[in-house]
Amino acid sequence: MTKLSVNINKIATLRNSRGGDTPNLLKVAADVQDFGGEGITIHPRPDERHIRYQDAYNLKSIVHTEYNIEGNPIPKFIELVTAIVPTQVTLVPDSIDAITSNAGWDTIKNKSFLSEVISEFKRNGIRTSIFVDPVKSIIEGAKETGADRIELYTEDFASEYAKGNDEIVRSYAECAELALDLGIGVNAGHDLSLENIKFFKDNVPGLLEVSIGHALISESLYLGLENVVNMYLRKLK
Ligand SMILES: CC(=O)[C@@H](O)[C@H](O)COP(=O)(O)O
Ligand SMILES: NCC(=O)COP(=O)(O)O
Repeated sequence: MTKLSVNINKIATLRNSRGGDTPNLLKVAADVQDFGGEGITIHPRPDERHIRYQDAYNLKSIVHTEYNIEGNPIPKFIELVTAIVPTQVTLVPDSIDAITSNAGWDTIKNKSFLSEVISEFKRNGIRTSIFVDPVKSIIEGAKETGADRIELYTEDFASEYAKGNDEIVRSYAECAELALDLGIGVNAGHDLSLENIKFFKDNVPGLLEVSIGHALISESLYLGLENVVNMYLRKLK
């Protein structure tokens, strides 16, 4: 059974574009869970261009499923996460100006930094996950840091699969098998979608959780558009 954690960054992007409170982030988080979503993921960035740090606090009382906070563990982020105590923290090595996450950790080079940060989160009772590329030495390095889980960075999978290269899933499957052998849980995320999620899930063993945002919110727009256009037309008759 793979849990679906819905990333609501894009809802905050839309809200911030007008400066008001539409769409309401807390209502969306509550509705996602009412509709069966098994987790809420947010990725507050230092510039707060979508999720604001205050949103992360406000969501604490709304999220009754799994609350996953992703981000680069700069001091401000560590302080936020340890104050909130979500179910899981996912460490992502984003540069400050990244448009979106574009790389996994080098768990070998950053072993002592990651080990230190991870033990701090674990001391606070927070499950830890590290965002990684599907490279075996990196998975072994993740084990050395003490992380509970890895999150496989699936951008490459998504773009290759869209071109018809199904073989791309093999490196993800092999890394998931290795993680299972090492006793680390496996999550995945980035550019997963209705097009590719079933193939990925069917081919990657032991997948515990996927976090999906960009495609899921875009698909919700497309799949809801006809209904809403018709609702407006009925009001204008
Ligand atoms: C780690 C990851 O892949 C996602 O959290 C992604 O980075 C979403 O962030 P944005 O919504 O800012 O693109
Ligand atoms: N961890 C991945 C995530 O939360 C969502 O990524 P995306 O679906 O917005 O690419």
